[in-house]
Amino acid sequence: MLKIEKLSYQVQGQNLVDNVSFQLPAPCRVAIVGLNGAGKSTLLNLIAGTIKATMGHIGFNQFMPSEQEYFEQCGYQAADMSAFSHLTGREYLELSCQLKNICDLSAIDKVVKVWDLQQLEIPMKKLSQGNLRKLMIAQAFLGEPKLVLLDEPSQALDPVEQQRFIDNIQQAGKYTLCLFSSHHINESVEIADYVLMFHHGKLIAQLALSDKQQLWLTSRLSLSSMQKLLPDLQVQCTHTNHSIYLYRVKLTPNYENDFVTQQLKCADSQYQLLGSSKNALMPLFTLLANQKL
Ligand SMILES: Nc1ncnc2c1ncn2[C@@H]1O[C@H](COP(=O)(O)OP(=O)(O)OP(=O)(O)O)[C@@H](O)[C@H]1O
Repeated sequence: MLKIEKLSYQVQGQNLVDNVSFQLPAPCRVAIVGLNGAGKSTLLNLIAGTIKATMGHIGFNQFMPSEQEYFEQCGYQAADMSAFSHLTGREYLELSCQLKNICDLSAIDKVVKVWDLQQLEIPMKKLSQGNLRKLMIAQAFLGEPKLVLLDEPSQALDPVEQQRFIDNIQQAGKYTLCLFSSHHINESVEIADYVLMFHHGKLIAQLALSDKQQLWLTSRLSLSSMQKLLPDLQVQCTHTNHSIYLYRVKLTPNYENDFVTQQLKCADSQYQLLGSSKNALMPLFTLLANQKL
């Protein structure tokens, strides 16, 4: 399990990651979405241990990012691909194996095959952006780590490679916790079991995409009014800007969407149902982009 507790990262008094807490089971596939500058890369850097949190705690299977065991269980593809650019792809994969104490070099053959890596004998600086990205993603999977962090992995991949990425992550998600940032909502919906939505460094929604027994809505009703209106349901306010609230409502078999919408129609003419499960993602993201949250 990946457990993040009250995580913050400050630079010059500004919270780039702001009091973030969540837990994710392993294995599973998780997309991190949010507008440009929301803090997705910063969060991945913190989890990878390349930067140190100002406050809070990160734990994966009892290990922390500062420990060698954590490093060996964690594969990371950073957004910045300039490091080691003088090495050939093969030299880079061999070095990665050394750093992670992977003695069986057949691990390299495996990722070369799964990711269909080409041009392994030329310096990485001569690779196209897409082929370089593929190499960096592949190295994150060396030795089948239990936690894989990918920063905008599908950026620069052509359509064939994008599909390979989707197929491979779906497969890898059976044995590893894959956490990836993405600007592609369709891709996130297709691959992910969970979506973490970030806004101004804050985690504003954690969606379990396979869970159909919940729905997301915005309303002008306060949390206490909403709880009075839906007393038999678990109602959680995940975000507010003081005039509009974002709610997660956990349905029970006796109370379906229709019941909730009927109740809301009477009480709040301005509510907006964002949908449930996978349908929720695009409307939520549109709300974000329009800065209504
Ligand atoms: N070293 C730094 N010093 C100061 N500010 C920084 C630093 N690194 C990042 N930031 C700022 O932190 C915020 C979050 O950046 P981050 O790269 O994590 O966002 P992101 O969600 O990954 O964005 P994008 O989708 O554009 O890649 C941005 O406003 C960025 O300008």
